[in-house]
Amino acid sequence: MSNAWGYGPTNGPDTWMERFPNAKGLRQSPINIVTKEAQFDPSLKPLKVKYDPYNSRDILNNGQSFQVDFVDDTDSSTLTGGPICGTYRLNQFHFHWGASDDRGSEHNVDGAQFPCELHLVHWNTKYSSFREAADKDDGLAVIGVFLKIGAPNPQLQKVLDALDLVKTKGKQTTFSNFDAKTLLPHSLDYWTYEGSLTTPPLLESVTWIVLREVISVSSVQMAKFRSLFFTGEGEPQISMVDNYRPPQLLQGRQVRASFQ
Ligand SMILES: NS(=O)(=O)N=C1NCCCN1
Ligand SMILES: [Zn+2]
Repeated sequence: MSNAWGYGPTNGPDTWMERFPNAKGLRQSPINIVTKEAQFDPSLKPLKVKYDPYNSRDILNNGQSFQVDFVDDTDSSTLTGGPICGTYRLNQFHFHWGASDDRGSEHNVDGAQFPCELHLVHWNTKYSSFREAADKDDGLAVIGVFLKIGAPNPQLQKVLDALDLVKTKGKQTTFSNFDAKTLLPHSLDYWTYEGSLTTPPLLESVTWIVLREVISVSSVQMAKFRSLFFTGEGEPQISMVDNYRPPQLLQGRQVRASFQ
């Protein structure tokens, strides 16, 4: 479908407001996190992440990124504590990245971009499913983790090794027994603010939890991300790169820090 949203010159982030009015909303994501303006909030609880590798199911090229999907019909992979109330279940994780190491993350920190950003997407179990939660003010919680060029990341490599089987849009393959917790940094210190999905329909339903500590990725590993295609098998190949939305206006929102 040629008029699908994407990241190209004719369907990219600057065009999304034409079909997705949320794009002009007052709690849009991502944002630039100005660290000196993020106030420490002593009432913020530590994040509690409990992921069961048994829940990982498959890996899919969805034409905008690739995602690892989790079985979320029980509370075996959950996020609690932090800025959220109640229990949120892990639904999937995915990434955003650039065509070169100077760009690719969605959130910025003091104006700086990282080459890649991991998003772990969770939904509030006060609702019956991800789909029902997705348009509620308190429906979703996404953990954002920045990837910084450095040593090869052996845990990430397990995910990258599967990409050869999902090169083109719509390709999917089994991806079992993966512990998503191994992608998290040692420290779970975070910034948090109320925002939105960063992809259409840009629903304003996300409590963002952006970790301060980065995880490493090597330049060779970044090349593996860039070996994917936005397009489907048999179509003219368009490399899957620069699949990030730029920072949006803060519109008076407060960014809080879990650390001093
Ligand atoms: N980049 S994001 O805000 O996580 N956007 C998402 N859109 C579809 C469902 C999962 N997440
Ligand atoms: Zn994302």
